[in-house]
Amino acid sequence: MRVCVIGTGYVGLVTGVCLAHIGHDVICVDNNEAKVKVMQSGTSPIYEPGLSEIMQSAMSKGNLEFTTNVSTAIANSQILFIAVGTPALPTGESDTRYVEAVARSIGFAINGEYKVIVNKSTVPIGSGDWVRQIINSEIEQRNLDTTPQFDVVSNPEFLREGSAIYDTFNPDRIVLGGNSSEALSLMKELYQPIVERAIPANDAIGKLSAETVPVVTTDLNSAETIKYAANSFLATKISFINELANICGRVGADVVQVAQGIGLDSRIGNKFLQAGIGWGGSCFPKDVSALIHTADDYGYDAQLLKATVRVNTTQRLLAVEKLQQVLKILKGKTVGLLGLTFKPDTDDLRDAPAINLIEELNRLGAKVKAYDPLIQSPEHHSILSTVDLETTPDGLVNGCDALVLVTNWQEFANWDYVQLAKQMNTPIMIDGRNYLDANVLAAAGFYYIGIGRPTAGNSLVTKRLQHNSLSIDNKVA
Ligand SMILES: NC(=O)c1ccc[n+]([C@@H]2O[C@H](COP(=O)([O-])OP(=O)(O)OC[C@H]3O[C@@H](n4cnc5c(N)ncnc54)[C@H](O)[C@@H]3O)[C@@H](O)[C@H]2O)c1
Ligand SMILES: O=c1ccn([C@@H]2O[C@H](COP(=O)(O)OP(=O)(O)O[C@H]3O[C@H](CO)[C@@H](O)[C@H](O)[C@H]3O)[C@@H](O)[C@H]2O)c(=O)[nH]1
Repeated sequence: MRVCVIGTGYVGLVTGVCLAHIGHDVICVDNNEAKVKVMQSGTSPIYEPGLSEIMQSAMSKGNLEFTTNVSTAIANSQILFIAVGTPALPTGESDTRYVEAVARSIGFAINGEYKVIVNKSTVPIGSGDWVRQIINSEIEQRNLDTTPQFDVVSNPEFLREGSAIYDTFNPDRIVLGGNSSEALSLMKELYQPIVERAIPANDAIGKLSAETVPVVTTDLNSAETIKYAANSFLATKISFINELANICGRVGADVVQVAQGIGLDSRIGNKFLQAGIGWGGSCFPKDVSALIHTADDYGYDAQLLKATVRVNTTQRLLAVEKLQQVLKILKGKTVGLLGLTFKPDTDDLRDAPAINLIEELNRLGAKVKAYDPLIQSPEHHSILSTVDLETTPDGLVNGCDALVLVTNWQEFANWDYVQLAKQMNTPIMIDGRNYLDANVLAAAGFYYIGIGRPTAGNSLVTKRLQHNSLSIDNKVA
């Protein structure tokens, strides 16, 4: 089928590349010329494992191209995906101006052939009808002899950054919202290879499940609500385990063991129960806020969702509280951050907990150093101009009074903590993701503090802290 994807951020690019991989003819459109040039040269503008490989293979077969010419792409395609950003406005509601601009472009360029307009962006509930109205009003202004025919379908995206290719070819479900049987049947045809797991083999894709993918068909509003509900539920699940971690720390229980104990109950499930210094990224924060805002617009006070956000706001600064418990005054101290991105296997810093942590450490007068495998120059975010970005583990820890593990990058599990402990003023590790082995760290000479779990090892550090006229409070976990 002939497909055009408008907006080549994470979602648009992955969608376009994956649809091309299963044999569709795909044109990806973006209004950022520099980005389009990069993609035309076969390079992915985002870091995502496996993406470049599949992108280059689809381009070499001739069924994937990139352009800034939106009108030609629209006119030549049967299925048009809207995949532009919907960031949060300062009020918390979703900024839909990019979706509106694309809807206008579609109304301006749509021709006689029947088309399906697919909303892949996460949009406020009711946007499907709104997009249809915008397209119709643009068409009316053209005074055409024959009115172009189209339908709008909501097809929310559930991929995770860092495993986007795997998630696209191994979805738990495909959600299609709309009331046109013609449009829904074209969408089912489009996704048939994914539903049937008939994907051309590629090392980057991983092992496909044997079962066919459930396709959930709904009305437009329900499909749009499913997207917000899924992200809000997952964020609430993490805030729940984080709240529990705070209780565990106080009563002397270990939240990692508690999560295992509850996660084996199939009604609860073991995923998204990893306690830490809070959830972030380009989706959870803005989508939970947008749902709270929608509820508010319709006269409902979404109390549980507001609590989910409150717990997360506190959790993002928990590492500072723990640093103060061991180091007392942070002014003049040096803190090293292991990781900056909101999760591993991405270079995305959007709404990353590291940003709040750096702001607060700056406010308290601490010096901040950081090491992230993918963030090694300050242009990624303005806050990084206040941070010493290091490119080696030695460079990071040298002269530090404490470390905070912010992102659970796999390489952090393999660092030589015996050597690193020797280079620090005081070898203290706040493990913000409960990712490291507490006993290994303690044996290496670290004073290890996790999130909602017992501390480990302190004899060597106690001596050094005493030397610095400090003392360790053993109840810091
Ligand atoms: N990032 C994710 O992991 C993820 C997952 C699921 C759903 N979503 C949702 O998907 C949507 C897109 O997210 P993203 O992170 O890919 O966005 P993004 O902001 O990274 O990228 C959007 C792209 O659209 C382009 N664009 C903007 N206006 C345009 C126009 N008029 N014409 C052509 N191109 C235009 C921009 O140049 C940019 O490249 C959002 O609604 C988001 O909530 C994102
Ligand atoms: O047990 C957990 C799991 C995740 N996180 C944090 O939660 C955030 C989000 O993680 P994740 O969901 O893996 O990343 P995203 O790529 O933002 O994906 C989410 O947001 C996307 C955009 O809407 C959706 O498509 C995905 O289904 C949804 O998982 C990150 O800060 C993680 O560190 C935890 O703290 N504990």
